[in-house]
Amino acid sequence: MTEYTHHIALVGAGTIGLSMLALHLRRPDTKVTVYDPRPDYESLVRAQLPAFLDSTLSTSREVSQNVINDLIASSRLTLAPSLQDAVQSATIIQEQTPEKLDSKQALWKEVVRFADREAHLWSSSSGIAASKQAAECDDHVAERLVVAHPFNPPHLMPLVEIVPGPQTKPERVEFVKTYFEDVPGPSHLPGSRNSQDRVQHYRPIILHKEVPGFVGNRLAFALLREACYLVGEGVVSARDLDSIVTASLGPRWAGSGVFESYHAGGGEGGIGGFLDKLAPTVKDVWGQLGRVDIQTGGQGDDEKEKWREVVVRQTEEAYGPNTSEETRLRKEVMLRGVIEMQKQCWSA
Ligand SMILES: NC(=O)C1=CN([C@@H]2O[C@H](COP(=O)(O)OP(=O)(O)OC[C@H]3O[C@@H](n4cnc5c(N)ncnc54)[C@H](O)[C@@H]3O)[C@@H](O)[C@H]2O)C=CC1
Ligand SMILES: O=C(O)[C@@H](O)C(=O)[C@H](O)[C@@H](O)CO
Repeated sequence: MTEYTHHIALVGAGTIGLSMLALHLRRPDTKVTVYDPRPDYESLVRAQLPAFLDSTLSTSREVSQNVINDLIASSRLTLAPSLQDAVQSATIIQEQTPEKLDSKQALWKEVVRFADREAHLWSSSSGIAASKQAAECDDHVAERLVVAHPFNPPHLMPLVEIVPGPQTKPERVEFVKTYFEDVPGPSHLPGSRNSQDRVQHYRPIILHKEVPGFVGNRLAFALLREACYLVGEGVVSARDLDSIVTASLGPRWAGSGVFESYHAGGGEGGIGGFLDKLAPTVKDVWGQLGRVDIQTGGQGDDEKEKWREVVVRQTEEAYGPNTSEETRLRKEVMLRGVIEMQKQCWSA
């Protein structure tokens, strides 16, 4: 029987859980047990996991099922019938359950009834602090619990926001950072210089404070709020706003982030020069940024079509009722290419 360095229990096999499963299976020193209360989760894993696994694995249905069967036969992958079975011998427990505080609190209380007292506890939450999730557990749980927030899809996206709570032990934080740094990237990426991807793929970043939404989502949601305002006000259509992003900020931010971009934009004066030169315009814009209410979908004047109705209608007109699997796969190929290009620049 192969001995593995890590045994991860993945709790929740939905959008993030399945992608995380493919991520962890890239580490040859790691075995994974999955649990989800959905009665059909095994068929979900068998149907969807092959598409997330590295492209070295053929995705023909028969081969895909053989790959899954081999993973199960070799005990690298186990589909557990209960939470207890999933966590009881795990060294790391990672949850990807619904983004609800009460359900995550209840989950951790249940997990620690069966799990090893020294197991690492990771949450994939988009914005619920580890300290809040552990609030109904004892200090020994709070010391082990840390948020490792991925961006979708985690089997591709390099960022992992590591957000410790005030009680999380530093060694637990260092462990999760090193773990993700050592996860290989997907092989055979379009445009990659070689089929074995040796450049570090994942970029875990440790935050120093717990804030709702952490950093990535706060930035994304600030942009989303202004985008909803502009479309709701009729300034621009949803499709054209998306084109403005993909024709400017998207390519720019793939190579240089917010501050590096404006540092370059400031010329000889750098970011300071930029802030000085652009202060009047930035002040004017900042003073007029839109405020839309996510709960009511309105923005003041109830006579007008509410911003939410405009955004949903125009987005569906542009892209259909939801994202098809064909579109998801096409976008994934583009995303892989962008990430591979980034890595070639990093490693240059
Ligand atoms: N969808 C996204 O783009 C991202 C989501 N996240 C976070 O990941 C977490 C999961 O999100 P998704 O995968 O999108 O949700 P999802 O709804 O696709 O999957 C959640 C899964 O959890 C299962 N579940 C429900 N209660 C459970 C329990 N008590 N024990 C075990 N499994 C249970 C459900 O059956 C479902 O399969 C959330 O905290 C979310 O904020 C993080 C980054 C991106
Ligand atoms: O954008 C992402 O992939 C992540 O930052 C998220 O957390 C999700 O968008 C989340 O906000 C929605 O589930």
